[in-house]
Amino acid sequence: MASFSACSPLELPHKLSLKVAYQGVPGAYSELAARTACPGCFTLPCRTLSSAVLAVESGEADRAVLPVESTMDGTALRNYDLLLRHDVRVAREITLFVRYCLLAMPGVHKAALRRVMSHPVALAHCGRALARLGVDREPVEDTAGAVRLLSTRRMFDAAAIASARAGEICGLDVIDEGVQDEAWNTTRFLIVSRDGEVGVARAPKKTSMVVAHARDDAMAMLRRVLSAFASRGVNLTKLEVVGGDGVVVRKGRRLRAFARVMVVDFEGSVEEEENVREAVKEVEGSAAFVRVLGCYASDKTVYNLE
Ligand SMILES: O=C(O)C(=O)C[C@]1(C(=O)O)C=C[C@@H](O)C=C1
Repeated sequence: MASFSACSPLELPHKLSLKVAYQGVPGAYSELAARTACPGCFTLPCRTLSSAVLAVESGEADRAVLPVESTMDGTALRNYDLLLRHDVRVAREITLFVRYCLLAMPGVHKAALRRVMSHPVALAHCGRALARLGVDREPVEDTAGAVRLLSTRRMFDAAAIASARAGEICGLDVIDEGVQDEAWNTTRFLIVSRDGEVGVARAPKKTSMVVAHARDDAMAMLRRVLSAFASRGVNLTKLEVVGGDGVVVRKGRRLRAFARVMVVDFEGSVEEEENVREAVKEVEGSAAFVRVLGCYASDKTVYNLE
C-alpha cells in the first residue's frame, strides 16, 4: 500500500552541485520531481526529454528525470524508448500526486476563456473539465511552459493547466484546482544517471527491465516471463506489454527495431540476489532482446507537493 508524504524519506546526502536535467521550465512537474528526489540539487531545464537524457550521457548533468507512467494513461512508451536508445541507468523512482490547477492572468474569469494550453498529457488528464469550459486545447511542450507563454504574451483569453508552483513563479492566478478527471492522479518518474543508483543503502531494492519480442510471440513470452519469476518467488510490481510499429533499442553501436516490448519491474536486485539473477537469465535465454534498465531503491511513497 502506498504511503502519502510531503517530504522524502529516501533523501540522499547529495552534494549541493548535483545537476538534474528535466524537460520544461521551472514549475514543471518533472522539475518538482527532481527537487523532491534530489533535495538541494541544481535543476537544468531542457527543451526536450531527449536533450535531458543526452545531457546525462555527455556529462553535462548528473541525472535526468523521465515521466514513465501515470495512473490515468499507463506506461509512456515514448520515454522508455529514450532509456533504450541511450546509455543511462535508472538510479531512483519517485511518484508525485498530480493535482492540476487552471491558471490565468490576474483578473481573468472562466467565462473569458477561449483556449487552454498545456502539455498534451495534462490536457488529456483534464478532458472533462475542458469539455465543460468549451475551450480549444493547445498542446505545448510542458505544463510550466504554457504558464510562461501565457504570462509573457499577456493572453487574457487563455488559461494554462499546470502546478500551483508554476503559476506562482509567473504571477498567475489559480482560477480552479484539482481539474483532473480522476481525483487520484499520480505520475511515476525515473531518475537516471550514467552509473545507476548511488548512495541509498538500506531501502529494499527493485529492478526495471525491458524484454523485446516478435509481434506473434506475445502470449508465449508472457508465460515464460511469469514462470521465470514465479518459480523463484520473485514478485513483479509491473508488467505491461507496450509497442506498436517498432520500438528501437540500442545494442552496442547498432539500433534494432522490435514490434513489441514488455516493461517488467520486480522486487529485488539483479546485482545482489542469486534467484533474481537466475530469473533474468532464463528470460534472456528466450527473448529477442533484454535490457536491465537499473536496480534501485523501491519507493512506494506518493509525494504530495501542493
Ligand atoms: O509538463 C510537465 O510539467 C511534465 O513534467 C511532463 C508530464 C508528463 O510528461 O507526463 C509530467 C507529469 C504530468 O502528468 C504532466 C506532464
